[in-house]
This record gives sequence, structure tokens and C-alpha cells, in this order.
Amino acid sequence: MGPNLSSYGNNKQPSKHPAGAYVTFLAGDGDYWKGVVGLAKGLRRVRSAYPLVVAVLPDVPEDHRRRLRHQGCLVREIQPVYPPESQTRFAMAYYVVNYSKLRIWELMADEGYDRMVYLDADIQVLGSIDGLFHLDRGRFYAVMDCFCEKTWSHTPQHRIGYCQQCPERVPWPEEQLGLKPPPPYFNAGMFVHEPSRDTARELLDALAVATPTPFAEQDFLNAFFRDIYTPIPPVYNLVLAMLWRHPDKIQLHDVKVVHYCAAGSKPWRFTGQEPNMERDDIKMLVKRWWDIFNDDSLDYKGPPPPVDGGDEDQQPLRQALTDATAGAVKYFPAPSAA
Ligand SMILES: O=c1ccn([C@@H]2O[C@H](COP(=O)(O)OP(=O)(O)O)[C@@H](O)[C@H]2O)c(=O)[nH]1
Ligand SMILES: OC[C@H]1O[C@H](O[C@@H]2[C@@H](O)[C@H](O)[C@@H](O)[C@H](O)[C@@H]2O)[C@H](O)[C@@H](O)[C@H]1O
Ligand SMILES: [Mn+2]
Repeated sequence: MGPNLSSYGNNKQPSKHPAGAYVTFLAGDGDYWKGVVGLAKGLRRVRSAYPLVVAVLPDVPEDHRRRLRHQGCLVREIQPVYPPESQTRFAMAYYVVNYSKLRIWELMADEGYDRMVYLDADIQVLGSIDGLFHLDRGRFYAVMDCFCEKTWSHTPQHRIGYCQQCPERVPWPEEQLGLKPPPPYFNAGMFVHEPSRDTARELLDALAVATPTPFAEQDFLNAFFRDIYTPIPPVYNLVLAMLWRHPDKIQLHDVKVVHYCAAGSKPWRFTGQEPNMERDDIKMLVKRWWDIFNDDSLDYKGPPPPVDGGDEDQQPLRQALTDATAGAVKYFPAPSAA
């Protein structure tokens, strides 16, 4: 039986947990910053009581950091984390970047937080999830993943059509494939845990001797937290493929967190051309994302938080460069209504 989340409904928020924060991760000079802006505005829309910390790699340009600060994000630079050298073929080549997520335990502990809710930048929060900060301590909370998409085609379970979401669908042939993969396995796009430098050290020491695997830090985190992982309902991280792989498990109107991780579903790059992207529910969810992203009433109204760690004397130069390019980004029109 999973944790009792029933009392944490939308409006019955318990008092604010003293030292909690949302945290996301941003790498590169591409367009994921739009995901972070959307997430910051989405959390404001559901009146979250907690700040959003953005752990940025050094390659995130000042212009993107400024845009995030202007949306009230607490931007903090982290150093990259690389897995040991290996010949591993990641499910997506860029997944090697995602090991740097492992810096957040150290970052958030140093920032003085004792509870964090991690959210990928390709996530949107449609209903309040502040109650997650009050879950019992000592556990690692996340939503179970699905093995049915072709990104899992490298695994034996995918090959025989087995998925932990419906273990009865295909019996596991132990004599042929050995023991069933130890359930449950979580999606690492969203999780609830407690920052600490000890955990940070243990994670990085374990990674140093780990063999990288196709789902990179997600596989690693599943192995590391296996003994304390506690599944929470999919309303807290709707892995989009669940809509067509396990529709019986999803009531769309109950969903609080949408994770745009299916191929072709990133709203800021949405073309509708990839498989399943023609679905009405997908187009509705992408429009929901754009409606929040383009809603000026959700913009941060306060003074931008101070630049963290920026060498102040460079700030004026940075600002001049930023202003010079500020008009360069055109916000894309929302896709046509579903
Ligand atoms: O170029 C990139 C790739 C990934 N990310 C971050 O790493 C997370 C995990 O990557 P992604 O969400 O693309 O993986 P998926 O959930 O789609 O497998 C993203 O949400 C971002 O927070 C990023 O900032 N820049
Ligand atoms: O680096 C590995 C990534 O693995 C996970 O994404 C996968 C997973 O959800 C599969 O089940 C889907 O089939 C696939 O599309 C999707 O990309 C996390 O969302 C992401 O944060 C990150 O950990
Ligand atoms: Mn993601």
C-alpha cells in the first residue's frame, strides 16, 4: 500500500514545510529553458508555497539564466557529473547529460533545504502537489515507469511485451530470462527525497564504480534507492505513453503532473508528426502547456532574485549582452486548438 496522500488534496494544504523546495535541472544552450519557464509559471498558477531552484550546468548561457531569474527561479550553477568511461549505448545519446541531476542532493543541502521535490524541465504541474513535502521521511517517492515504448527495445521485458504496469499480461519466462526485473522501477523525471551531503557523497562514490546503462541516471537511481523506493500514484507524474499503453490506469482529469517525455511531445518543439502525437488528449495537454507558458498574468511580479555566484563586476557586461539579444527570442504561437 503506497503512502496516504488522500489528505493532501488541492486546497487542504497542511502548513508549509519549513525547508522544502522544488528543484529542476537545466543543461545546454538549447530550448529546455522554455520548459523551466513553463514549470515556474505552472507552479505559480497552482499557488505553490515553495520556491523553484534551477540547477544549471556551466554551459547554460547568461541570457537563459536571466530569463529564469526574472520568473522568480533561484538559479544555482552545478558542476557536471559524468559516468565512468564505457561503451554503453544510452537509450537517447543525450542521456549522459542527465547524470548531472545527481548534484542536486549536495546543492539543495548547501542551500539549507531538508526536503526536495525534483521535477524534469519537461514537466507541467496542473494541480497542487505541495502536499508531497509532508510525506513520511526516510523514503524515496516516485511514480512507476512503463516499459512499453520503443525506448525500452534494448530490454528483455520489452521484447516479450512484459510491463510492470500489467504484470499479468505476459507471464515472465524465468527459465528463459532468469528472474523477473525487480519491481517496482520508477521514472526519474519526478521524485521526492531529502537533500544531504552524505547522500550526495554516497551517490557519487557509487557512480564512480557503476557500469552505465541505457537509461543512465534513471537506472542508477533505481538501483541506489531500491530499498527505500515507495511508489506514488501516476497522477504525480503522468508519463505520457501511459495514455496509449495503459489507459485503464489513467483518469486524465485527476492528473496533477504531466511529463512530456514521449517522443515528439516536448511542447516547445511540438510538430504533431511523431506517432501518437495526433491524439486529441496529447494536443489538449500540449495546448495546456502553451496556455500557461503564454499567460502573462502568471509572470513573476517580484524583483528578480540576486545573481548567485556571478562575479558581480561582470554583471553589467552580461546585462548589456543580454539586453542586446533580449528581443531575439520569438515566443511560438500555441498550436491550433485540439
Ligand atoms: O538538453 C537537455 C536535456 C535534458 N535536460 C534536462 O534533463 C531532463 C531529463 O531529460 P528529458 O526530460 O529530455 O528526458 P525524458 O524525460 O524525455 O526521457 C530534462 O527534463 C531537463 O531538465 C536539459 O536541461 N537539457
Ligand atoms: O536519462 C534517462 C531519462 O529516463 C526517463 O525518461 C524515459 C522514461 O520515461 C521511459 O520510460 C520513456 O519510455 C522514455 O520516453 C523517457 O525518455 C526520465 O523521464 C528522464 O528524466 C531521464 O531520467
Ligand atoms: Mn523528462
